[in-house]
Amino acid sequence: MPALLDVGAGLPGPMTNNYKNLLQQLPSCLIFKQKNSSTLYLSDVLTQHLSLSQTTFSDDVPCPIQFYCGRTGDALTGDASPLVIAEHHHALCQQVVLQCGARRFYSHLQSKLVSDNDTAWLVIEVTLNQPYQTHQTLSAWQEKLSFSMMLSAISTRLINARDDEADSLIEQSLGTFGEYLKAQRCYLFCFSSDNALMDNTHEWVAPGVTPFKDELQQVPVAEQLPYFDTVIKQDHAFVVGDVEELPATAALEKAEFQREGIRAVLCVAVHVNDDLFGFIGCDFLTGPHCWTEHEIKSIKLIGEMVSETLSSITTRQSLQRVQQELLQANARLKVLVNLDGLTHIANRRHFDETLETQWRSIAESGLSLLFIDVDNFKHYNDNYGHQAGDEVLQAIACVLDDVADSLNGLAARYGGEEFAIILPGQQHKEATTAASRVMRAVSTLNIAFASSEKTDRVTVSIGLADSMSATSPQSLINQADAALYKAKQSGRNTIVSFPTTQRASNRMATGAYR
Ligand SMILES: Nc1nc2c(ncn2[C@@H]2O[C@H](COP(=O)(O)OP(=O)(O)OP(=O)(O)O)[C@@H](O)[C@H]2O)c(=O)[nH]1
Repeated sequence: MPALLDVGAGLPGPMTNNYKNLLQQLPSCLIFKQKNSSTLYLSDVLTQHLSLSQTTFSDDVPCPIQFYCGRTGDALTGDASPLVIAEHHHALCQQVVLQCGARRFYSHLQSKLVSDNDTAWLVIEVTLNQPYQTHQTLSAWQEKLSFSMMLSAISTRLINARDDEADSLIEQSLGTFGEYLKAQRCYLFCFSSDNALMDNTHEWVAPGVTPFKDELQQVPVAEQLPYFDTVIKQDHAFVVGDVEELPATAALEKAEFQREGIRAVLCVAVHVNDDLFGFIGCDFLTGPHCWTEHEIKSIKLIGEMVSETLSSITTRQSLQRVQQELLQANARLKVLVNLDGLTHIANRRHFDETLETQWRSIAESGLSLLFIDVDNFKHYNDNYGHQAGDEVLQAIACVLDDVADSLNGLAARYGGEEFAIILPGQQHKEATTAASRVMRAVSTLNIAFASSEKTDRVTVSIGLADSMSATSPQSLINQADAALYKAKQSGRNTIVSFPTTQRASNRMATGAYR
């Protein structure tokens, strides 16, 4: 209820007559009366709207206003009269047809009881909507109702459309609309991003009518339908009641419409996110058709609904795309965070995490660790330069990675010229075999090292430990490192396992071997 009715209710007890005058002068369409009185007053605004010459009505001068049910057309008299309902229930809220003389209006009535201390006033506010055509029949009214229901059904369908069902829902909506209009074809076209081509994306045809969707793809619209192209892009609506009467400038359109058997056509532009998306249209094949304002408005409404659906799908899809890209970027970052920048195998961080995890999950079934260190690498750098040293580290990392991969293990750069391989599920014997493979693979690299202590090739030393002798990841590392130290001491280019005797001490000691 508009606030104006509350204005009177809040006044501090003016004289009844003043109160009546106030209601009469309020800038609203009001019918009001004192409760239980038969005298009826109209506000000045309503009196003017209804072209009446007086504002007060009583048994002697009856009010010329009559009310009818908007749905059935029945006169609302006796107990069904809105005035009686308002008098008895005080809160009327009703849609009616209001008749005054020869004029009829769809109207909304809403009532309220207000009081000026002495007197209770029943005030009905009348909202006069569009004029009710006297020639309008009940079936026309019902038709309007069924159209509104159809629109709301289509809108509900489209609003709730999931991406994967949007296409079929748009086609169903075109069908519902086509059947309502008794048209033979209803469709949606979309323009390419440069608006040069058009595709028939959705189509509904009445039974027995030839569909053209498959054929009407990638149509160069400006070339093939120049008149249509100009009109739809400039006026956003193309309305042809009879194709036979198209102007000479539309000869290409006329030929095309005749080819498709179209006699009358209506198309309106569809915009998505303010950009011209395409157009929605429908055809009559059976004969000319005089398009009504109502039909043009209706198809525009359907176009807007379709456009809302498409726009929310586009937004959703671009959000999903961004999300996907973010996930991929995150995944790439995650990989990068775990990789050593020079050798592109796992870095120390990833090594530590993996060893912890593997230790927890499969220490019982065996876990071996190899520490691999390039021999006399300082010397190599000094002789061949740091860049060449880098390349050696990369080549060695590559072979370590291959060996680890083949054994479901992980090769990592532990630091500087030191590498490590975690071998899950590998007992001591298998780990020794793996270490030998590493030695062979490095020697196969055949990297010249003229001033090497032992050979003239780059070699590595390997220290090996396994979970049988270690009590924690750190003790496993210490043991592998200790074994590597021993290998270096033994003259390099060799494999040393953490000693059996100490391994036999069975996880009790945390083997500081150095
Ligand atoms: N080119 C290059 N050299 C590195 C890199 N990281 C560490 N080094 C070098 O590796 C060398 C390691 O030297 P040391 O720890 O003395 O060991 P080593 O000379 O290999 O001798 P042993 O390990 O006892 O056989 C140092 O000269 C470091 O500068 C790297 O990323 N690139």
